[in-house]
Amino acid sequence: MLTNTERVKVLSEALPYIQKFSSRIIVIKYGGAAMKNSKLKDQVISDLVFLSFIGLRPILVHGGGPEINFWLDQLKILPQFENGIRVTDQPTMDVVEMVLVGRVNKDLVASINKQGGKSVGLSGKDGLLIIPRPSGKPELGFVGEVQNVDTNLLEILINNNYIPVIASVAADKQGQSYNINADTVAGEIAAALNAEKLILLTDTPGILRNPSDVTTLISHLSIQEARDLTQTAVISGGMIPKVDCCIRSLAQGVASAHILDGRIDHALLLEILTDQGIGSMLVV
Ligand SMILES: Nc1ncnc2c1ncn2[C@@H]1O[C@H](COP(=O)(O)OP(=O)(O)O)[C@@H](O)[C@H]1O
Ligand SMILES: CC(=O)N[C@@H](CCC(=O)OP(=O)(O)O)C(=O)O
Repeated sequence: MLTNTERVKVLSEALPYIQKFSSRIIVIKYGGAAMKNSKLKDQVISDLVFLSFIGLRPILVHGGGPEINFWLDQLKILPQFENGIRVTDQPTMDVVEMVLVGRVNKDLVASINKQGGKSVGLSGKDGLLIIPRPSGKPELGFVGEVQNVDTNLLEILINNNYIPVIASVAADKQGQSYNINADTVAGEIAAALNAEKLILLTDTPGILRNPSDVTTLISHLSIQEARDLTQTAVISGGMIPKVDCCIRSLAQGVASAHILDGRIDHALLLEILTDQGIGSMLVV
């Protein structure tokens, strides 16, 4: 419990950021391990609703890899990955869509509504929000990349104080569904909307100089520094696609991209509304 003096300190630090980011679009990607615990999930959602109450315009893009794996296992379908990307044949695609668009999306929407926000759940199919193209790697099956984002529906929603919640599934002109990595979708939506921030919530503190030492967080870095760290293999594995999609969104006009630990209490508020932040912030 904070004392009144501490509360005043917190508020006076946050106030300039609340003013600076008023009406600005913040695209937040939530998924993976950071979404598994329901208490944590409630807290992320409560911060998201708070951000919209103080005048920012948040958009939530979600994953749900662990939940897809759970349901594939129930159906005796073996999950397969190549470099962190799910190999998606048609039966797997059906499960991905049922889990992400049905279960995970509506659960997040209900959670936002329960906490006093107004949310609308969408997939890439709704309002032709996302047109996918095949990944170019036939061995991955129905894995897509983002060909086009139509921001019209999103703009209508955020201009009317709805919080959009987006599942990373879309369909091509023939109606074939594609499974798209949720980080990629978040980055492309942030770019298309010229967002102030792209925020990727994950299960590490951010970009670490030594990935096995959580005290080596790099708080601020430029695109060039991020590229250098990838070249020297400091950034590897699942962090590579995250950093790539941060770089792509920055190159298209997003002001800053952040990678932070979604398991920390009030991670979003601490990153957006304090001088120090808690994760890694990438800028041009
Ligand atoms: N330099 C680095 N700093 C932090 N994490 C790194 C780094 N290089 C590789 N990683 C790995 O990237 C992982 C994050 O990617 P991933 O597991 O795909 O996240 P998510 O499931 O949230 O999408 C970390 O758990 C860590 O193992
Ligand atoms: C192509 C691909 O790999 N799609 C992901 C989509 C969900 C996702 O990105 O979920 P997380 O953020 O929870 O990992 C998948 O099927 O798992």
